[in-house]
Amino acid sequence: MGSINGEEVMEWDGQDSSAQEEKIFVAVRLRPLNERELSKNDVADWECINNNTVIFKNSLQERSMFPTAYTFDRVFRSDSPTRQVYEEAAKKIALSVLSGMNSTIFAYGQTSSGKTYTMSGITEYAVKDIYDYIDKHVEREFVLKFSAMEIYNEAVKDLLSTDGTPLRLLDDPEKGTIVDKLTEVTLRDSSHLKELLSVCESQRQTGETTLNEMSSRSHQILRLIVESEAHEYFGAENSSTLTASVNFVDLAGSERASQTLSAGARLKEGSHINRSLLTLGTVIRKLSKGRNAHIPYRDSKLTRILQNSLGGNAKTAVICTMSPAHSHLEQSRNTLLFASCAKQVSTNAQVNVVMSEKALVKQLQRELARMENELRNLSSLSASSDSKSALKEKELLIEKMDKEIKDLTHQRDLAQSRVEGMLRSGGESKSWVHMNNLEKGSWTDEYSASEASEISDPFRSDVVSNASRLSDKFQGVVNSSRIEDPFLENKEDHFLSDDTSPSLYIDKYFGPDPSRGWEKIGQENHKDFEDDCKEVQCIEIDFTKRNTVSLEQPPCSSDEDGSDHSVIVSRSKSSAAILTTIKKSPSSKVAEEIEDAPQDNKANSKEKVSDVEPEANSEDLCTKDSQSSIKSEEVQIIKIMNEDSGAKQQEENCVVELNEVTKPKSVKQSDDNLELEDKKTLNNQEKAADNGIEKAQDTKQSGSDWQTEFERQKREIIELWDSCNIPLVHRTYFFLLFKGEPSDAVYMEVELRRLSFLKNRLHGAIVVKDDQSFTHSSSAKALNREREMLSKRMLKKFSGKDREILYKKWGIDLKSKQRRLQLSRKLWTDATNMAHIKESASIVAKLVGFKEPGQAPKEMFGLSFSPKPANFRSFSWKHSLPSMM
Ligand SMILES: Nc1ncnc2c1ncn2[C@@H]1O[C@H](COP(=O)(O)OP(=O)(O)OP(=O)(O)O)[C@@H](O)[C@H]1O
Repeated sequence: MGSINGEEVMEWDGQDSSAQEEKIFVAVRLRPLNERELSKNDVADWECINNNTVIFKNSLQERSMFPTAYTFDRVFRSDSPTRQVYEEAAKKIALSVLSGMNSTIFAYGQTSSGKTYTMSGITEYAVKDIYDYIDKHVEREFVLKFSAMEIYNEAVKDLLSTDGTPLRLLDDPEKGTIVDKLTEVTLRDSSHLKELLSVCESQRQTGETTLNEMSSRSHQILRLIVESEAHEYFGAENSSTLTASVNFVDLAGSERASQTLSAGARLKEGSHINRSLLTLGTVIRKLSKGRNAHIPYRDSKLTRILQNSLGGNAKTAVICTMSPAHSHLEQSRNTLLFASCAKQVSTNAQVNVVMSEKALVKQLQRELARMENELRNLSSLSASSDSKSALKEKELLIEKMDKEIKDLTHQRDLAQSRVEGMLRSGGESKSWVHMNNLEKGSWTDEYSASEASEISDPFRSDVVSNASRLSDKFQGVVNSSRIEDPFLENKEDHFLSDDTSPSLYIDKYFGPDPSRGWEKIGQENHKDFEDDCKEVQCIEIDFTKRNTVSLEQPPCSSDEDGSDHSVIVSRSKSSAAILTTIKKSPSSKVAEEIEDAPQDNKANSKEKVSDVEPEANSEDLCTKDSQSSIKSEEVQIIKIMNEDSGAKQQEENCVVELNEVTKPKSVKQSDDNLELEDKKTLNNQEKAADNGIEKAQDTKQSGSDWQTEFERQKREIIELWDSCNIPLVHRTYFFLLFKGEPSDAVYMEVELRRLSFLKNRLHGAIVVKDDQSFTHSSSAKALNREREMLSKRMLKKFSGKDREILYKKWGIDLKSKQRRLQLSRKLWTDATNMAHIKESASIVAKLVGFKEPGQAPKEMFGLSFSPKPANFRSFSWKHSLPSMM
């Protein structure tokens, strides 16, 4: 640091605190021969031949083994002023204190060589420069402190204190050796320091010797401590507080007692001086040899105090003063030897960043802020990492869900393909038969028997076939309900709970919507469709051509109207297939009555059928009601169930079945076989036969009669629904189908028979074991749950205003609680009130997403019997309505 300027200081403030190893700066200063030496004609043996080399001039005369030339960092001739010595040998080292580095300036030399003379000047110049620097650098705040001590006779004395008590030396782990209780004065200014320097000068032990009138008898250490800190208002908030000290060490001069002629106190002083200087020399010599161990710092208080400046962390300059006089040749050589050793010693000065309490607080605050900021950044990064992790997790979940959706879609397609394959195979009826636990096998057997015994002509075989297929479909209804019935088991709690669209609802519980892609399905199943059309056409032909088509004489008919009769018989046989699927119930009283009936009546049933008078049948028709029809149904069922394998019994059944089947299919009949099956009339074969004739005659009745019959059956079905606790959705479906068309008779027949059978079972007339579906589907509890579920959908399906209208219409207090449930519990409760039924069906249809009443396509239920190319679909009972059986 040749010059002290702000820039350099700021560079140091940049915390370049790394140790800077450098050699002790060694300079030699020669003083002029003093008067005493001149008076004795002493000559100067030493001469500075340049700024770095001093030579012994009289080497030829001495023939000494000592070197004659010595090179140092700087050598000063005797005429060199102290200012120059300071500037060129001490200033840089001394002013290092301003940059936070410790420094020490030694003045080493024999007594009277000019040490005090030189060091006094250097201290003065340094102090001046330091203050000049402080004055020029207002951006930093400087604090200067001053202390002074002397080591006299190995005693440390405080030069700023009048108390002559020697001070103790203490070992500090960080600071090294410190002088206990040494006065440290904070300087006000340079003048203050000068005053203190004057005090020190006056306090220092001096004595007159033969060589020096004012010989210093002690080692003096003046210590100037410089602390500096940048002012905050200069924006240098990050600059550190620096503290360092510069030592101005004026050693006592080595001396020879013989030369100094000392004695007494002076001799003692000289002894201590020489001893301490010897230790100093030993330390320097060892340090010069690179030895870092066993350095005798502690052998003297001087070396102990200045340990950090001797090969330590302070910049050090040694200015060796020497008299060039020949009379001091030995001392001069010793000085040059010491200097030579000193210049080999390295130091490791570094910037001392010492924190004051205030600076420490600020530094800690800054550090805390920095750490908090890092913590926030880490938290932010962590949060970001969490978000990424969560995002990745969700992406994986989405991928998983996509895969599941694809799998489910694939499974659905496979299932649909299988269904369609089954449909294309045309064997749906057989499939359903196989799956039917109730009638499985019995139908096949009975059908085979019927087929084998009854098919005798093409038309009849067609009719039987059609009827058997119809029965198959009836079986399909049964099986469909068992597989897909949403009212079974747990499904009933879900089927209306979700907000499924009508199409999805149908898909879910009744199979794929037939309206979707039905053209393709129709093409694929054209053959099946044709079969279905044939089937329907056959039935319709029966209805429409009974007066015109002449068929073969039926084996059991003697009626004039053979064509009609034959048709009826044929149908009876087909329906027998239906009825024979039902097992007999030995417990039935009616069955017992039938069994007890005269055999001749049974045997003559066919004849009696032909002999029945229309009037008698008309009377019966006038008296029958729905109850009687149900009873007649029971009779027929029980008859069939109790049929023996004999041909006569089979014929009897044939007659009964004839009457039964002609009821729904012969929609032109005004009095159907339900009436014929009235308990009274069915107790004998004649009345049954009469009814058969009656039906044949009824087929000639007008369309209004059909409408009347249609309405009657519909009401009967509705009442049966109610009495059998049939689900409201099921009722609604069928109700919407009943349009009063002839084709309606087919499924009305099926439904009516099913309900009749169901009611019988409910009343215990028929007992079928292990029929779980029966129990589930016809329980009042299940119906109540359905009403509850329907009530829940009212919020979605009806606006608040519409609900209010409904409540008023249905007599529900608007202030009452559970109004929706109240309404749902009123639906389908008055089987005799058609307006009520229509309104109930309308509400349920809307709740479950069916089409408006009267618009529900039959195709929806796979019940299209009309060959409508635009709408047709192969008949699929599997996807038909949920049934109760
Ligand atoms: N370079 C110099 N030029 C002129 N005079 C000098 C020079 N050096 C020293 N002197 C004079 O020499 C005398 C002795 O000097 P000084 O007291 O400084 O010696 P010292 O080495 O300190 O002696 P001591 O060890 O006994 O204290 C003083 O009178 C001083 O003025």
